[in-house]
Amino acid sequence: MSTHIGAEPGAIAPHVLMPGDPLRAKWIAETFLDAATGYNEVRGMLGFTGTWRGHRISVQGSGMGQPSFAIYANELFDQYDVQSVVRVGSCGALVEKVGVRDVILASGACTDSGMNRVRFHGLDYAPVADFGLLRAAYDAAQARDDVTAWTGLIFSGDQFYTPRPDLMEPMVEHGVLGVEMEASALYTLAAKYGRRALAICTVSDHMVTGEETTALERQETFSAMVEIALEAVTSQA
Ligand SMILES: O=P(O)(O)O[C@H]1O[C@H](CO)[C@@H](O)[C@H]1O
Ligand SMILES: O=c1cc[nH]c(=O)[nH]1
Repeated sequence: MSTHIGAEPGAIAPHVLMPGDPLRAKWIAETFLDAATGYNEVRGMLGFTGTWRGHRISVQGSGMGQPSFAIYANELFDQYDVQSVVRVGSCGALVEKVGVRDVILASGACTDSGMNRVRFHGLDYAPVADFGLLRAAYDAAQARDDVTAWTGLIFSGDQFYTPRPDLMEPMVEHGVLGVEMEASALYTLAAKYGRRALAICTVSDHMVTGEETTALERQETFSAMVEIALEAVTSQA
């Protein structure tokens, strides 16, 4: 057991999908995994292990924001020897061409978080996805005709209710497609531990058009993203 995850050694698979929402973790386990069993209920941050097409896979909720995400990612990498993590999140679209329910494969993550400023003594580190996972996810997305997938930068913001939405303008001018709250920490920690990571996000809200999905949709209807994540993570096994 680690401080925040009540799993016995070996109970967590080498490949882990991480949604922010623990109820999305439960939905993924019940919908996609065979013989899924729960290994964590500490703080309600549910975690499950089962199999997908014969591969052992875990799903672990992360909570919202980089500080929460980093607690779980640190413990998964350091104490459960997890080899790859694919975040399966929701995000806001920052540009008109990206639509609600489209999927973004995050090649890299910009951030306003102070976490990496502390880690890198004020220098700017560039948190990027694992190329093998990104390529596998891209191939899996291209093979589908039920989802539009974009590959590019996202912004991991500390504040969902930011007082400075105008600060997204230069980000958009420099190619950022969407905003979420965790990928920068994921990519940084995976690099630190020498593991693989990718963030895939389904667009739940549109910053330009104002369109949005319901909480139930965010919890239960992002199947394409989950299947792309499962294909990507198992291709690296
Ligand atoms: O749907 P999840 O994975 O939680 O991701 C997004 O949704 C939350 C905000 O509503 C943040 O965690 C953000 O990154
Ligand atoms: O607008 C959004 C939607 C999901 N997640 C975010 O961080 N922002």
